[in-house]
Amino acid sequence: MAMTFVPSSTSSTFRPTLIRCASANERQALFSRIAPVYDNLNDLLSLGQHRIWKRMAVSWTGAKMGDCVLDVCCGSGDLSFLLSDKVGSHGKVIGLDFSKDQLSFALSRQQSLSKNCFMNIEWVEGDALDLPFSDGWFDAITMGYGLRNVVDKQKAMQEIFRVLKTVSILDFNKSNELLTSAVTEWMIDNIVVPVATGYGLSEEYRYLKRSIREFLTGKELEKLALGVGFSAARHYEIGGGLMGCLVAKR
Ligand SMILES: C/C(=C\Cc1cc(O)c2ccccc2c1O)CCC[C@H](C)CCC[C@H](C)CCCC(C)C
Ligand SMILES: C[S@@+](CC[C@H](N)C(=O)[O-])C[C@H]1O[C@@H](n2cnc3c(N)ncnc32)[C@H](O)[C@@H]1O
Repeated sequence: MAMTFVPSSTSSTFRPTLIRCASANERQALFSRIAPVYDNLNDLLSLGQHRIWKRMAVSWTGAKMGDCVLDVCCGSGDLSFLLSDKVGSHGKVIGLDFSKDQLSFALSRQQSLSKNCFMNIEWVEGDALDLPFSDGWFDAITMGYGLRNVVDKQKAMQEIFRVLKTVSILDFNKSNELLTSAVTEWMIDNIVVPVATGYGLSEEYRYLKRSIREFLTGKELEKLALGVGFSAARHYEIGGGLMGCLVAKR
């Protein structure tokens, strides 16, 4: 099994003016920089809606009491905590992320929330493109706002296929509808980036628009899942079409 996460006090202070985020290292540094404000900004920018989308993603996994589940790209752990409630104290949740800073927020939330079942969560520092688990280990997997941010989406999907039975992947929806994509981009330009600028994180949040443009549509995500071997894959549009959730079964 993988190494258990050990929190570190080191964090990057490197602040480039333009972040192209081509490499995994640059993305890792970006997510570490936004870690201190990530949860608050999600609540603020989505008016709390992201909590509903995350509950939907977790319920689509079909996770049940006693299951062993994985939250890939767990960040500060929202989906891991929801999964923990679903699988209960006899189940097991692994939250995996490559940002030490995100994981250290997840760990402190786990300690401060102090709900009994949350003791079933283990935080693992690792790479979504090289999951440190054996084949078929997990009953279900979630991935919230992670697939769009990995440098090799096909490899991430192959890794997920290798270790699990059902996956639920929540992310922004790259819509074919001109109006929906215009609304998303308008919100990022006129709400998300100006608010993030107030926290000194304008370039980090400008990256969102580019990453959605470079992402896959619902149909392309279904194709990606079927291509790595899943027997069924369905993409659901949620949040008025702004968000999407891909559910794939082995
Ligand atoms: C959940 C949100 C952001 C997650 C997020 C994902 C990323 O990949 C990032 C990458 C880099 C930096 C930050 C992030 C990041 O924060 C918040 C999303 C907010 C939406 C852009 C706006 C939603 C607006 C509405 C209030 C929703 C209304 C829905 C209604 C049902 C129509
Ligand atoms: C937008 S955050 C989402 C966090 C959380 N899942 C949520 O829904 O709030 C994306 C996360 O993916 C992680 N990430 C991106 N690429 C990764 C990779 N290759 N391996 C592990 N984690 C990765 C980042 O560190 C970050 O915490």
